[in-house]
Amino acid sequence: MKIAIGNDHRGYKLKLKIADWLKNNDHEVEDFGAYGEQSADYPDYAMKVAGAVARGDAQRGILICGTGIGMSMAANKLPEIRAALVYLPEFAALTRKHNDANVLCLGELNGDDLNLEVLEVFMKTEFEGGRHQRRVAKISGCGC
Ligand SMILES: O=C(CO)[C@H](O)[C@H](O)[C@H](O)COP(=O)(O)O
Repeated sequence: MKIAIGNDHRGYKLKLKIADWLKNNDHEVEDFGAYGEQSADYPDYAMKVAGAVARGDAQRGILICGTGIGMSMAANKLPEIRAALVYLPEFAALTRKHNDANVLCLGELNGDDLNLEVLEVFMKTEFEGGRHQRRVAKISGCGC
């Protein structure tokens, strides 16, 4: 799968570990930055990654900032994006099975080990479809 990844200054070190995990698990990675720990604005990177997923240039996106909260707020501005902020592996499974989340937002404050567990579950869990398909369709078609 092709995966777009992005981060701000707080997420840079974890992004490197995430990119390694993805490559070691046969995924193609496109890194949209930031490329260091100098102060960076998370919405800039959220939009680059969300845009790549929305256009179909990448199948999924991963965004990392201090909390993951700002990244998820920004990425979800695009109607094609279902970005999920996830701190626990159990919720990574549920947001794939039920929401067909196409962007995973992580907070580096959650710790590397837990974030890598979340990543693995997110990447390995399929959407269940069925009743969830109807609900997911209503997210982007709500007309509000
Ligand atoms: O978590 C974040 C946004 O939701 C960011 O990564 C930052 O941690 C947060 O905005 C704090 O910014 P700072 O410039 O690192 O103090």
